[in-house]
Amino acid sequence: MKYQSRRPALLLLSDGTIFHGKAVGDKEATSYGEVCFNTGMTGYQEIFTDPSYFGQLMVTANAHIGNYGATDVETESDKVKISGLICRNFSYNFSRKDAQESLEQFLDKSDLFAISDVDTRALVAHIRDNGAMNALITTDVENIEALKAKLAEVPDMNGLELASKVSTKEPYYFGEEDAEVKIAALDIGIKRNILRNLAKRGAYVKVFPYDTTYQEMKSWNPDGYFLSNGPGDPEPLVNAIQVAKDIIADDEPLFGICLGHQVIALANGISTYKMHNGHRGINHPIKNLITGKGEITSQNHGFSINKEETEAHPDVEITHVHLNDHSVAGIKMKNKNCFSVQYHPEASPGPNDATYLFDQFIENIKSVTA
Ligand SMILES: NC(=O)CC[C@H](N)C(=O)O
Repeated sequence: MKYQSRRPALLLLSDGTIFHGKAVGDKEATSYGEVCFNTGMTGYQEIFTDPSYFGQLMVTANAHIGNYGATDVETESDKVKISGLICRNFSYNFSRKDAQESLEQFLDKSDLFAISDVDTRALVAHIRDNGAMNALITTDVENIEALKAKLAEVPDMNGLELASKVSTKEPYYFGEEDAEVKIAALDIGIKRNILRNLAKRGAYVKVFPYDTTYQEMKSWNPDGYFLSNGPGDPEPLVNAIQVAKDIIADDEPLFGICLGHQVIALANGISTYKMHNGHRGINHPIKNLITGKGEITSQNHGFSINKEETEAHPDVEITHVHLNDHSVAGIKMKNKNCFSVQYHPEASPGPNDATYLFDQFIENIKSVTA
């Protein structure tokens, strides 16, 4: 365990608001990104390594971060993907039998800059009321005007293509080769627990880089296709949208999660928009309109699909709605083997109410292959 730094740090929001805190450890650093908050009480390691958060500064609403340490099994990708962490109390000590290291040691491996001792209750309320915006965190606390100039250069999340930054460079396989079904997954920021969930249900998955064409994926002869979650704005994902169009045109079984769901909507001509504030937490209520049942779900998104356009679409049906703001949470295509959800059925972290969607995908595939 290192000592707790007293080095002052600050968070500067693009609307000019400043929150003061302290640097975690003894780093001197500056990090930028869109600021967002996650309300989950647990699962910080999974959140920090989720590729969907690439380029974002994460505010943890939970007042204590780090107290159960870190393990190498609770990761959703190869390294930390957030661009910085803002928290209230950073725990340098940890208490859990299975933990292998402190959160500070884990974050250091990805050279992640974190600040603590921030009034995160006031900060979360500020972001909630004023909406998503860019921000920076820094130990360089003297020259605010220079910081504002630096912050003005940070690109807006709206229109930003980020999938290429987190996608695998080479195809890879997941699961047992002699599995019952073969699924081709387009990696636009995939979380490991999605692969675990597919493999657990008897699937052998080949994960393809973000710029792979449908023809290249098809040449592997898969039984079904998957479009992953991921960071950034879905609209610039020209190749992924084309892949979705081609899969749909061939009526191959298709399932999309989060960014993949948005790509499927765009492939159907339904537009997406940047939300005032995203949904990020592990207790978001959803209603399944087919069964009438409620689900408590894990969510992490800042964009959403246009509800009016979805309702008016002749080939698309809304299957799930978010009960807090009635935004679209799931769709299916009426005469195609294609469905998607805006939330995270794989959880990690979060509740498992929605894992039936993976069963549904495997059943959809088997209904064709049987
Ligand atoms: N988890 C995700 O796939 C997020 C999708 C997209 N980047 C958004 O913020 O809406």
